[in-house]
Amino acid sequence: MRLRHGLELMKPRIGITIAATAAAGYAAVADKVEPLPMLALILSMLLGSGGSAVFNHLYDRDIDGMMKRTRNRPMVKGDVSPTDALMLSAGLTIAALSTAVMTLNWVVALHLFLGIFVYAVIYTVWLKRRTWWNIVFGGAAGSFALLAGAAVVEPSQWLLPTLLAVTLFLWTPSHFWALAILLADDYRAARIPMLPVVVGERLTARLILLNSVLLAGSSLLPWGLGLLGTLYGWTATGLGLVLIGLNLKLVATPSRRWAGWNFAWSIPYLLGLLIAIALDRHWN
Ligand code: HEM
Ligand SMILES: CC(C)=CCC/C(C)=C/CC/C(C)=C/COP(=O)(O)OP(=O)(O)O
Repeated sequence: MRLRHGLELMKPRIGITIAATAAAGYAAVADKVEPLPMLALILSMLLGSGGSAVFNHLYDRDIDGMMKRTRNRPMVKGDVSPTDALMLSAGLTIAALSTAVMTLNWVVALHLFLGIFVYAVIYTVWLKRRTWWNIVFGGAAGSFALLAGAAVVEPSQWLLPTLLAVTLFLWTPSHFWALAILLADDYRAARIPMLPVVVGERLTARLILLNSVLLAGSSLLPWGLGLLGTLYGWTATGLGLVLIGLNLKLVATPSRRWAGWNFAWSIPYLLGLLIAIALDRHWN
């Protein structure tokens, strides 16, 4: 197996975002962020996210071959054998969990395991091909990443990480359903029941809007309850207003163009929120 294929199978950009989510969870609860635990956390998340992503490529190689966006992936083209992919996935997962247990603690490892399990088994194996609820439950993977980070220290209170985990949970439908509008033909061809395939683009756009109102509302709770300050509060408000504005545009014109803008905004939206959490707690 070539290095470039192995890296592609690990979905590194998503791994980096998962690691950033965990880092924000740690920063949210720690009085002082220590560099070594932070590095260990980031490493375990990159390995764990990579391990589950390799498994996703392996399991989905049949349907990936039916979709334009994914038909050139290494597992579809036979660049990597299923046995090699399985070994890579298992190796990365074992390395991730051992790193978390040996350098951090077993509560971090447990949350990391649950995140991996949600993506690899609950989403990929059980739900993706069966129901449009697939990505709603799949979103729990992001929540577990945040909770894994919060478990690095023994937090004095769990309310803040719990609220942030809810926000992560609500982020996924707004992130993915917009993209699903753009990719509806692909998903239809592979018979995957993503929301726009099942209920059409118009209703999907409305459900994205409804979800984003809940998402933006949940993101403001830590500020409203005094757990985070004004830097976070104003950032979350601004990011949420842009998201809802783009959603409204999509409801008015459910075109591929606006679906693209909605998806594109979901990534800086999340990263902005995560950076604001860390700055709010540690930048005086
Ligand atoms: C079940 C839930 C999710 C689904 C179905 C989903 C689906 C997708 C898809 C199809 C893409 C496009 C990838 C491509 O262009 O090949 C994407 C991009 C992305 N996703 Fe998600 N996603 C989910 C959850 C998450 C989570 C939890 C995170 C991290 C916290 C995340 C982070 C990203 C990032 C950073 C990108 C852009 C980078 C890239 O294109 O690879 N996603 N997502
Ligand atoms: C805590 C922890 C380690 C969590 C890891 C979870 C993880 C990597 C979540 C990402 C979810 C994701 C990118 C789904 C992509 O859907 P898809 O696989 O259907 O997209 P595709 O069509 O591009 O393959």
